[in-house]
Amino acid sequence: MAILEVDDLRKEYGGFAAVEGSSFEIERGEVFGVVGPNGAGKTTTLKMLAGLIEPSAGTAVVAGHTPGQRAMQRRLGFLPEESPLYEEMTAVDYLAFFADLYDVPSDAARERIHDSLDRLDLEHRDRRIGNMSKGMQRKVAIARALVNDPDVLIFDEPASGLDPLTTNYIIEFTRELSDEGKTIVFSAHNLFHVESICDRIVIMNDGRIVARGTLEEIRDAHGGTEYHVYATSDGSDGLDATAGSIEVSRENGQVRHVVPDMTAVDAVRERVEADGGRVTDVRTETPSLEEIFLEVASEPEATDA
Ligand SMILES: Nc1ncnc2c1ncn2[C@@H]1O[C@H](COP(=O)(O)OP(=O)(O)OP(=O)(O)O)[C@@H](O)[C@H]1O
Repeated sequence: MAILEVDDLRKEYGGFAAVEGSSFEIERGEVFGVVGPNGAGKTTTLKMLAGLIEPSAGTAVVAGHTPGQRAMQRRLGFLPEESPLYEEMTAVDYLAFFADLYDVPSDAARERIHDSLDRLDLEHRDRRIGNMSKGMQRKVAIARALVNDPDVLIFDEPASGLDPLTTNYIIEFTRELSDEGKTIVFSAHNLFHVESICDRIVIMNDGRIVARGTLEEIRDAHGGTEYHVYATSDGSDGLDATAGSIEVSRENGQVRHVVPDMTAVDAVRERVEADGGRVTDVRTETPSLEEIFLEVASEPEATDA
């Protein structure tokens, strides 16, 4: 059953649609990625889900509640892209303060805070937040999103601008949270992270969803797997050698046929052999999310996959 339902969501700023016609559902326990170029509408979408800004039209239901309702806030943890922290406080005091706002009993809060900080490997947790590194501050912000032990986590760019080690910790931690059954909505520019942890994604461009699904579904909708058949000949001796081939080119003295499926691989083989040549290698090539992203995000009138 969907824990998060979004129907025809729209946000306008003075006649400009930052988000429009956005509809999707997220199942309990999923890691759901929202990706897109700068200004695509990711943060606006996430903020509407978190109840921080009101939609201009459409509806969102998170864990059975409308965003912004107190009952929903208890079940939601939001990590904003930029998280202002109280610089004079220590991490532990700061997190205890937020736990108190959520009416978490102090013993449970202490245990939860130390557990999160242990798992995030935060050292110097009694240091003033203002004296912490950027990576340490991001970990504190993540721990803040967890103080109320939420079912749904909305992470806006959780690891942006951090060093690879800290990034790795945060991505791994996000994966662990998902393994524990939490539902995670996640936006990121680093598509490798998206590929490595998201079950399903939407790609946004100019406020609209332009592709959606599992990575496999998105790949299939955008060319899918290609087969590269390397041969000693182009098989063109009296035959239509390129039938079924997406592309034929020469590479290091060989002919490379790019074809869409195994049937076409066999057809190329037959033609090459009929021509007195032979197939020397067949490789599969899968487009990366990055390649699909670049294709989808550069289409002026991109259509929903
Ligand atoms: N408060 C606002 N007032 C006016 N326009 C806004 C406001 N907030 C966002 N926008 C505009 O809405 C569009 C979507 O912004 P949003 O921050 O959601 O994009 P994003 O996909 O999160 O981008 P980024 O990857 O750069 O964070 C942008 O054109 C932005 O300038």
